[in-house]
Amino acid sequence: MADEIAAQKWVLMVTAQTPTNIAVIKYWGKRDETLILPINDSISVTLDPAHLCTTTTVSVSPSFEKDRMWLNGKEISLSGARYQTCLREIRSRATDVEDEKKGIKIGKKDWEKLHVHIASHNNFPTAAGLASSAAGFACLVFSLAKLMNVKEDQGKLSAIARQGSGSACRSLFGGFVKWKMGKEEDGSDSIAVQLADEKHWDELVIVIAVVSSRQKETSSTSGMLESVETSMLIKHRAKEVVPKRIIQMEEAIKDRDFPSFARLACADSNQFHAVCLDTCPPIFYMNDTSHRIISYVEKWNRSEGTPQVAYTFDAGPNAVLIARNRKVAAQLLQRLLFYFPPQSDCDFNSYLLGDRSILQDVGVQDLKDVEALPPPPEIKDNTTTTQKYKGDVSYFICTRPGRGPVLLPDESHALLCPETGLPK
Ligand SMILES: Nc1ncnc2c1ncn2[C@@H]1O[C@H](COP(=O)(O)OP(=O)(O)OP(=O)(O)O)[C@@H](O)[C@H]1O
Ligand SMILES: C[C@@](O)(CCOP(=O)(O)OP(=O)(O)O)CC(=O)O
Repeated sequence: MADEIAAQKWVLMVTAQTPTNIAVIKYWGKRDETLILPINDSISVTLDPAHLCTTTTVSVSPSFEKDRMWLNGKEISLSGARYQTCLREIRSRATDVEDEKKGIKIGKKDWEKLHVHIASHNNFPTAAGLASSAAGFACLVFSLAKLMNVKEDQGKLSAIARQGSGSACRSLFGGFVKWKMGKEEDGSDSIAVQLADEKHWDELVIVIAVVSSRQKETSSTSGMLESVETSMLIKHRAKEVVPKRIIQMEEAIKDRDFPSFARLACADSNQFHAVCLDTCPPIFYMNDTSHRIISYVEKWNRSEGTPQVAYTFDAGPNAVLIARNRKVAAQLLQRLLFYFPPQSDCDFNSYLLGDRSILQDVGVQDLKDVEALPPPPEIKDNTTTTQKYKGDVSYFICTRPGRGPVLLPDESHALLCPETGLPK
């Protein structure tokens, strides 16, 4: 059978789209570096793939001589252990595939000999703290599993994606997702589960302030390893703090209790960054702009008497702000645009990406409208804090909780040419 197949020239391919996610209870620290097993549970919100997503095409052909991958148009090496593990784990679960229309028949055993070509594209900056590795590995595993007719459920697939990048396991589901740390040594119970789908709490609006899209100095992988090795605080966090927060956060999500959700998310982000500071040498992911955004949100929340907006920061300076509803999101953007107006030569159309329809609610159409924004009422009496920081935010993205991975059956979405299996 394998020889028969080797003489053929067809290309079979699958394209999928997978969202990124933002943790509201953070994963930071591993108990097993190779299997990527965490020291605590974590909870995330999946972001709408309409605005932030990875698209991956995987293809197989008897004419391919080796496994190859192109990321954002450039060929990258697949020799890294994380890529190898994902490929191996999916291949070992491959089953028979038949495409009657194309006259293709691949037996379970053939997959060991066949090579794949992979092309992937992130519609947002890679390695800039916008969780590209999460969407990327989730999409790789999801699309390969579809191509190879893997029959495992989404939870089992999440345990494979986890071995590409820990946070990737949470991108296998939409809505609100928990990554259970698990107890088993082989990691089989360290999987993601959906807590609620994206429709459960669809009032939420998410605004991301992209503070810097440069690649960061300390990767999450090495940062969390250093924290585990040197921080005392991380032990207390994993053992005493997170388990309680996980229960409270699940409750807050179930009840759509925004004040509790916001308090927990902000406290957890702050504690994660405190762990980074408690690491030797200390790791600084946030910068002055990040700190300013925290202060503005804290001040506003306090003046309202109850939280309107939650903030959370991953391993980078970008702020992810979760507003309780669209009205609040518009007020939030008014404030953000007031403090962080774009550079005078900036094209205003590229200063807010994602769901730009919110600008109507904000009452802002162009740079002139931004300049005319009044100071937020909570700072009226304090002239020293009305300073503006032009250009300190690169751009904003407006999005919302979104769905999990989907197949894109229309071949026009494919990133590989259906005849050659090479990038289009
Ligand atoms: N679409 C993709 N497909 C496969 N792998 C990807 C994809 N996008 C990113 N990666 C992998 O993830 C790496 C970037 O991960 P890294 O953790 O440094 O950044 P990040 O995920 O953007 O930020 P963070 O995880 O801190 O939020 C890339 O070098 C690449 O190996
Ligand atoms: C701060 C975080 O975003 C850390 C993400 O770390 P990664 O999943 O990127 O790390 P590896 O497992 O080593 O690939 C918090 C989170 O997403 O929970």
